Amino acid sequence: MTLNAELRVTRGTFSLDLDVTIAPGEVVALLGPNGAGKSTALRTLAGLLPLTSGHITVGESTWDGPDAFLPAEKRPIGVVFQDYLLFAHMSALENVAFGLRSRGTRKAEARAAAARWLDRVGLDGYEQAKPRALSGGQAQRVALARALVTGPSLLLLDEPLAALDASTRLQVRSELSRHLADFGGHTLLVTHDPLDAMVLADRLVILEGGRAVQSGPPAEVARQPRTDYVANLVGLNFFRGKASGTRVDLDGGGGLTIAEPAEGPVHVVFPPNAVSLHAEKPEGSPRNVWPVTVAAIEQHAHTTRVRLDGPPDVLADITTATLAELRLRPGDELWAAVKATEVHVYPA
Ligand SMILES: Nc1ncnc2c1ncn2[C@@H]1O[C@H](COP(=O)(O)OP(=O)(O)OP(=O)(O)O)[C@@H](O)[C@H]1O
Repeated sequence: MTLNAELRVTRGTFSLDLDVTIAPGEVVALLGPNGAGKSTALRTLAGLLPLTSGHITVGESTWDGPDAFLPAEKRPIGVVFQDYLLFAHMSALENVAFGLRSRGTRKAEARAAAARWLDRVGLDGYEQAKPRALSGGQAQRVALARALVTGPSLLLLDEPLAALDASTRLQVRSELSRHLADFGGHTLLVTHDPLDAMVLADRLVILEGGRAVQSGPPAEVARQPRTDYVANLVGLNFFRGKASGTRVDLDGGGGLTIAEPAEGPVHVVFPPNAVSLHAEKPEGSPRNVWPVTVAAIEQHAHTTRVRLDGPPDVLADITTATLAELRLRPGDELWAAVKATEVHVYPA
């Protein structure tokens, strides 16, 4: 039973036009900048916002379409919201049992199922705790148990880890990944955290301005970004240009030599650690060498990332040793070098 959706919605001047297919057991991440339309898409699937046109079908059943609209409470869905939206006056057990109770399950049965789910998410012993007594990670697990206890066909996760601090997030992310692997239904994850998307999803759909600009398995999207937003997300240097043999003239100015000949419009990518920086122009190697000016220096955990103005503008990751040797400061003029064999080119 595949979920098939053509989500077309107009909200004021904004329009969403997005096709989504999710196979059973598949986790699709909808990733995009603020205002791209991620929440709008999620709300249509949840039944909180009717489509202007298009449809949502799951197997034989139509949730939204020209002649049908299944309201939110009738849809077999589970939702985890960013801030979890747990009922403050209810215990963890009552929160999880709530979905079953409101679908008519008898009290004892609902509570037994809720207790099993709390146990599954590692919250055995917390049945009577009220949400305010739970940590962020625990509240997230209650929200997940509440979403899954009804055995939904579609699980919607709306920035499910955004409220957690970094270390809790790491742990909850790997727990969530295990629960998603066990879940046989369809999952849509909405996020603007690339790491959540890469770790949790089987497939990414990148949304910009209400349109899908790229989709595919995480590794493929990371290897071949098609927009600046995606390249930025995955931390690659990304250019558009026109190839002629082993030369690419970049749209933004400057040019690069590539190892494999290509023709016509291309995307060009290389990782920041493929860029070396030199105080003097390096001579005699078959490399791309061009003058750059240091725009900014950012310290990351194990490397230093240098933003350089070109053309072409480029990101370079350098070691602490190189940083010390070059004594970099914004405004410094240097030479950037990249081997032709490190430059990855694919048709635009
Ligand atoms: N009730 C509304 N009426 C009219 N326009 C709206 C309404 N809600 C949202 N929009 C517009 O729809 C567009 C998409 O918003 P949406 O919240 O879906 O984006 P998003 O990708 O979820 O962003 P964020 O990451 O900031 O949550 C925005 O331009 C927003 O201004």
